[in-house]
Formats: sequence, structure tokens, C-alpha cells
Amino acid sequence: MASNENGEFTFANGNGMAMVANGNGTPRNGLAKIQTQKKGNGMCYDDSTPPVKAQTIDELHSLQKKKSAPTTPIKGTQGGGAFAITLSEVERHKQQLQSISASLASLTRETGPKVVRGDPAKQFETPKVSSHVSHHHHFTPTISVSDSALKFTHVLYNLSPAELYEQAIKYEKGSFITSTGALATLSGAKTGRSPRDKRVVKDDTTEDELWWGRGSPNIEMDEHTFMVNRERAVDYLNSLDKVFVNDQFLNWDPENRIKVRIVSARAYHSLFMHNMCIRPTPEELENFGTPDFTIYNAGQFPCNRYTHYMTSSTSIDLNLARREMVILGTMYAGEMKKGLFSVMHYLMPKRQILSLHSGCNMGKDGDVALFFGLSGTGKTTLSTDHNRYLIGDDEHCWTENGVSNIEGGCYAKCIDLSREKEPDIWNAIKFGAVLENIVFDEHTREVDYSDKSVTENTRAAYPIEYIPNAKIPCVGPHPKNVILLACDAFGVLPPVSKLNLAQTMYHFISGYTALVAGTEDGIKEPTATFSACFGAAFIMLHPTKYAAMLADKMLKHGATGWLVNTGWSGGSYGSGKRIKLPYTRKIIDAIHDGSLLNAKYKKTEVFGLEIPTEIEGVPSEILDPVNTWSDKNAHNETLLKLAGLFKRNFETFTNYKIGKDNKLTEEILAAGPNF
Ligand SMILES: Nc1ncnc2c1ncn2[C@@H]1O[C@H](COP(=O)(O)OP(=O)(O)OP(=O)(O)O)[C@@H](O)[C@H]1O
Ligand SMILES: O=C([O-])CC(=O)C(=O)O
Ligand SMILES: [Ca+2]
Ligand SMILES: [Mn+2]
Repeated sequence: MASNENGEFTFANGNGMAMVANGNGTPRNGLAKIQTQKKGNGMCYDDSTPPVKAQTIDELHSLQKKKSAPTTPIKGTQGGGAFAITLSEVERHKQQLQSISASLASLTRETGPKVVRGDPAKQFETPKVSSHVSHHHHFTPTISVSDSALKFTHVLYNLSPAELYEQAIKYEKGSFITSTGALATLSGAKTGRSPRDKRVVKDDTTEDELWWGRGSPNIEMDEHTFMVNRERAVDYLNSLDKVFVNDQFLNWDPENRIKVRIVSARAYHSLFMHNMCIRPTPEELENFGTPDFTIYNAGQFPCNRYTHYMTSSTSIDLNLARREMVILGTMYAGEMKKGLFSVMHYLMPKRQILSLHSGCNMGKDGDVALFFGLSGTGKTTLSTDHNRYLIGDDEHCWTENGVSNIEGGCYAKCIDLSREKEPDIWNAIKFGAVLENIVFDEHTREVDYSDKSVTENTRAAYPIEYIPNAKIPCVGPHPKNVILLACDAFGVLPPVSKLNLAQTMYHFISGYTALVAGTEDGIKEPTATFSACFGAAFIMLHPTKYAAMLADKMLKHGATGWLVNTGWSGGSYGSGKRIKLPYTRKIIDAIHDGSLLNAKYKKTEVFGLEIPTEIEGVPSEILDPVNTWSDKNAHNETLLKLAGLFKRNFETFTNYKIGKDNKLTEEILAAGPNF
């Protein structure tokens, strides 16, 4: 066999004699049989089995790949017979391509690139397809049009995971198949989000609507600068031989579904979004039409640091009026996921729908729990519970009718992942899953989840249906429990406290956690992080807007608030230890089954938290942190230190009113630590 310039194997041997292949396109008995006698027409056949239908080697190869809707090149070019299709189908294809072409329009390409579906490696094999499409997008070059306008850009449109694997492995350095079939990838220099490089276009509308200024994640940019970056990204994408386009949905609530298009340069990005957004059926894709929101991910290419408002070579730019986002200078895929989440945090409240940075699951009896928490506090880990239905692990909406997941997949932290402690996540890391920045054995391709050589923030992205008890469609009734997760590396917050509504609001607005960045140098002071609504990086409106909606909904549906510390016990980071995951799971079980609601409680000093004295399966002495510290003075000092940090953080919010009357506002202010 020889390999042609397309990297495909030809079956002709050096003597011009062809080898015999069976109907599956593979040589019989594994080895190619050499026919020594030439037949008249030059074609060989094996007369012991029915002859293959193919007339040429290319046809034979094409038989191997069964045609399917989303990725097949434009039909209707072959004329009648089996390929005959209705005019409306042709029209739809045409519109779809025009829509993609319009997405990629830039100044150097007024009408957008010539869009061709399929792999550029095959462009010479399927001339009919390209000529068919270019016919619709042909324009005469004029003096003002640069050469780039004449170039083809191949659009790899909604490829399947298998096709994306092939693209990644063939063209993207650092892509490998792991021993369980996942696609290992490298995200490049950035292995986490870059919130300081996020910009939002401030125009007349957003100036009034959005939260700007101190504490806000929204750093302004103007429309013109946005267009400069947009052009830079689109020109970069157009300069490539091929781009990936994903047309998908957000939100499982059919009434509030958002159509998104993601244009990117890497198979890694396309597969990541395939997993993370809701996947359309072939019919839904046929009728997709124009997207509600578009992301241009040119992450390989930097922004120009001399551009106004830019302070680094990374820029993530959101333009709500244009319904567009541009990514330059970071390939970390989480930017796309969380960029879209920001958009939802703008669009949903406009419809009186509360958007939430939370996990969500449901018991056999239909009791729903929300899990709020900053990155790494346990939303994915604790919402993925073998005894409950998973609705989603990170982004939800709460409407008049109940909850709905925004996404179609999960994004789990992988550091120190173990089969015993997190079996469902472990098993979800199989073919189709994207594994970011993990380290594996060069030969066996077994992943070492304890290895932080690339980053501590190793991640797995997989479709939600990879979790066996996923609730599909991912919607549920109104929540019964609202669990606020904090990973308290100071080790002074109780493992669990029952909150009244004002306390729930106080802690929701505070959005506390304290993680310790892993370092090789050993002990490092924990640092407190306060992030309003447990996701300040993604909210667009003032935190009190979301808080007021949450208070309304919790009151209306009688939900109970809880504060769960998934962090340290027995001392701060360095002397104490992280609370054992099995204990946290027991605590969560007791919340779900209602037993904790009616347990015996006592009130803590300073934070005034109601803590239970007993929980089945959890040692009672750990329920009050002071018991676990050998140095009581150190405990009290640390407690006061953390309380002080809470107080200082909340000062920003003291002038804001929550809801219609001032009563709740005053109660919330009083619900913080007292000392
Ligand atoms: N007691 C505990 N409770 C919860 N998680 C724990 C506990 N002890 C250790 N962990 C570990 O902490 C990590 C929690 O990460 P997880 O992926 O659930 O974060 P997340 O809240 O979903 O964050 P993100 O929003 O960034 O996805 C996991 O690696 C988990 O194994
Ligand atoms: O967005 C990410 O990169 C991961 C995540 O879920 C978070 O940080 O909340
Ligand atoms: Ca998560
Ligand atoms: Mn998250």
C-alpha cells in the first residue's frame, strides 16, 4: 500500500497490480492478496464473495463512511437518483452556508469567505462541492479587495467527536488518546480563565443596565475597539485553511433556549463545546437558522497590546448589542463556556429568570437541591451523586416553572481524581471526553491524576449523558434546598450550618471561599476570596438584583439555605486537613433526606451559625470547628480574622436595597458576623 498526498492509502502495488479487498474495504484474512493476472478493465474482484458495489477506489473508501446529516458535504450536486433531494433542502443548506459566511465577513472579505464544508485535505477530491458553493458566494475582486478575499476557508461544521479526534490528533500538537479513550489536550500557556482581560462594550444601554465600577467584573471597552479586535480575530480565522463551526443550544428550558454559534480554530475547542453546549438533533440543525449569539475564538492569536483598553496580549471581549464575543490570546476553552454564561446572566434576568452558578440534582422523590460555590468548592463533585439524578453541575436557570440546566455537559476538576471517591466522574472520562492538561504514561496512556506538572487546574469535559443517572431533559421542579459551598482553608467555618433567609442572602452576596494554591515550596497562607453570588466573574447586573430574585424564589417555594464547608478542619491549611469527602457526602445526604432539618442545633459565636450536634456517619466532634483545633487561641484569632474580612468585604453592599422594602436589607446586614 502507498500513501497519496491526501494521506490516504491506495491499494495499487508497485507493478500496477491492484490488491483485492472485500466489501468492508479491508483485505481478506488481514493480508492483501496479490492478483497476478490483470483483468480487462483493470479492476480486480474476488469471485468467492459478491463483488463490492464500488467502481473505483475512491468509491470504495466512500462506502466505508456512512453518510449522515450534519457533516455530509452539500447534497444535490450529483443530480437525480438516490441523491435527489427537495429544493427546500438545498435552500436550507444554502442559507446555512450564507449565514456562516456572513459570520466570517470582514473588511478584507466584504461578503465573507467562500465557505466549503469538509476537510481541506479532501478539497481536490470533491470539486463539485466547492464549485457548487463558490458559485453562490462568488464575487468579482476589485482593487480594494486584498488577496485574502480569494482564499477558501473550509468550514468543518458540527463535526462528530470521532471526526474531531482525527482532526486533533492529526493537526494539534499535544493531542493524544488516553487508555480510557478520552482525548488528552493541552490548552497552551493559559490553563485557567483570565478575568482581568475580560472587557464589555459600554454603550448607552449597557451603561445603565450593567454593574460597573468597584467590585464589578465588567471592565469597559468601546464599540470601536471591539471592532478592531473582532476584525483581528476574524481575519486570523479567515487566514486559516479551515475553521470549526459549532451550532448548538443553551438552556434545556425550551421556552428560553438560546442558539449559539462558536467559530474556532482548534478541534479541541470544537469538541469541548460539543460536549458543553446542548447538542442539536440533525433536524434541529437543519432548521438552525441564524444564531442568537456568536463566539469568535482566535485564541492562538494575540490581541495588539497597543489597542486602547488592552493591558496584555489576552482579550476576551463581549458585545451584547452585537451579540458577539471575541477571544484573542488564550486557548483555555473555559473562556467560551463562561463567556456564554455571562451572556445568560444578562439575558435571563431580563425575562425575570434567575441565572445561577450552581450545580443541581434531584432525589427519587423529586426533591431538588442547588449547590452554589466558587471554583473548586465541590459543585461538580457533590451534585454528581450516585443516589440522585444529575440535572447539571455548573450553570442553571430558575424560572416560574422550576430549574433548567443551561449546558449539555459537565466540567470536572481532575486533580487527585479517584475511582473510589468519584466513580461516576471517573467512568465518564471515556471516548468523547476532553481531558485538559493532564499527564499520562507515554506508553500505556494511563492518566496520572495526581500529576500537577502542567497545572493544578486539570479538567475533564464530557456530555452530561455520560453520567448514568443524568436527568434528561435536564430540568426539574423548584428547589427544596439551597446549599452554599465554601472551601474554608482557614478551618473555622463549621462543616454544615442551617441558615435563615437573611443569612442565606448575606452569604450568597458575600460569596466566600479560601483556597490555597498548590505550591512546591510548602505552606502558604490561605487567602480569602469574596465573589458576589458565588460567581462575580460572570454576573452582569448588580449582585443585589440576583440576590433579590433568589430571596423571592426561596421564600415563595419554601427552600432552606445551608452553608457547607468543604475545606479545612482541625486547623488552617498547613496544620489541619481538608474535610474528608465521605463526611461531606453524609452531611449532604442528611440535608437531602430531611433529617438535618429537624436535628438539634446550637448557635456559634461570631458568625451566629446554627450547627447540628449530631449527623449519622459523621464524628460529632468535627461539627463544631473549635473542638478540632488543639490551639484554642489560634482558633479564636483565626475566627476573628475571617469575620473581619467578611465585614470589610460587605461594606461595598451596605448602601444597596434588596427587594421592595428595607426590612430584608436590614436583616441581611445584621446576618453577618457580630463581634
Ligand atoms: N470534602 C470535600 N467536598 C467536596 N470536594 C472535595 C472535598 N475534599 C476534596 N474535594 C475535591 O475538591 C474538588 C472540588 O471540585 P469541583 O470540580 O467539584 O469544583 P466546582 O465547584 O465544580 O468548581 P468549578 O466551578 O470550577 O467547576 C474536587 O477535586 C474534589 O475531589
Ligand atoms: O470556568 C472555568 O474555567 C471553570 C469553572 O467552572 C469555574 O471556574 O467556575
Ligand atoms: Ca465544576
Ligand atoms: Mn464553574
